[in-house]
Amino acid sequence: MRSRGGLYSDDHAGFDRPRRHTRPRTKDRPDYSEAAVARVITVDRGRYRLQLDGRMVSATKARALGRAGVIVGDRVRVVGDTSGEEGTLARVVGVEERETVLRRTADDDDPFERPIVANADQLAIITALADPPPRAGMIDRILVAGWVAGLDPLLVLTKADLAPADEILAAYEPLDVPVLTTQPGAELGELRERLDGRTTVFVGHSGVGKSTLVNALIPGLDRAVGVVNETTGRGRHTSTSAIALALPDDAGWVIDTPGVRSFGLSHVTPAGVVAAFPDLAASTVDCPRGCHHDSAAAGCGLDAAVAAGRLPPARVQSFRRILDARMIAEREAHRGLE
Ligand SMILES: Nc1nc2c(ncn2[C@@H]2O[C@H](COP(=O)(O)OP(=O)(O)OP(=O)(O)O)[C@@H](O)[C@H]2O)c(=O)[nH]1
Ligand SMILES: [Zn+2]
Repeated sequence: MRSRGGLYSDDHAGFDRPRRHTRPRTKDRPDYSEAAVARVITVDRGRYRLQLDGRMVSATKARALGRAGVIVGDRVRVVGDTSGEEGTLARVVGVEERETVLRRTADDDDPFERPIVANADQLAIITALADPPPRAGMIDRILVAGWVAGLDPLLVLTKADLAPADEILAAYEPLDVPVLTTQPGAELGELRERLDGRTTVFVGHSGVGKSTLVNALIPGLDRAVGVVNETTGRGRHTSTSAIALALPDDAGWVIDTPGVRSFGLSHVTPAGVVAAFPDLAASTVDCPRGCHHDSAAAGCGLDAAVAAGRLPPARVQSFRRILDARMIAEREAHRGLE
């Protein structure tokens, strides 16, 4: 019997015979492994704006890709006219494996996951301290989605000129979430440092000052103008897509997303939330079967760890608030099924 190699392959039998190709090239399956790799900057109804070697290239998706999604931040194989010259259109023929995918569902009873961006490594949650007022539940939900996607969170509190930040600082410090504040004319040095060399997706409710912040980070970019769709001439408020923006001096990427009203978590399991906190997860190994580790859970290992001084009470408390955000999501999902 022939085997495919490894321990049981017959080396001598293969010696004077050419190795068989495991994946033969056929006319139906062209080999695009040599195709250029570009980054997806925006997606708009089947049209893609790509960045390739410093130039902007418009592209469509090859039919062979079928319904496979191409999202902002994706690295894609592209063929055809990649000159980027006016009127040219290249073709996306493949999507490289994604390192991360940030997802949300529209509501907690929405069975459809909506991938938002690919390949980001940091998630900046933009929240105004007033006008609109902060909603802890919303911050928690976005945090959960970010942790589950493997992104490092960053909380940016805008409009610090309108209200104090103490309460929010106290709520998120025990979770080791870095918190920055901004206000008109503020120094952005610390934020720039956090963004340097990373791909950061900005998420927040409409009106929190996301565009204001992005414009301050990228001098010369008029966010409101920058996103006006070239084909339709419509402004950003009609846009439903994210956009990747390069920071000056090659200092990383920001992916700005449209303002969100809700952040559904029906794709996240409570166990997925726990796994995002390795130090806490370690204390749950001896929990009773089926323990949800919430504040009402009897005999939960987290309480034992706090009692024994192994975990700071504030961290456990904050974690449970996060977990509640997910458990409420689950209850709503069940209600949606009834
Ligand atoms: N007082 C105060 N106002 C701010 C601050 N940042 C932004 N604003 C104002 O808040 C309003 C909304 O700002 P935008 O930057 O358009 O907010 P956005 O999050 O991009 O909103 P959408 O475009 O709807 O998603 C504008 O009137 C800004 O001038 C701030 O730090 N302090
Ligand atoms: Zn437990």
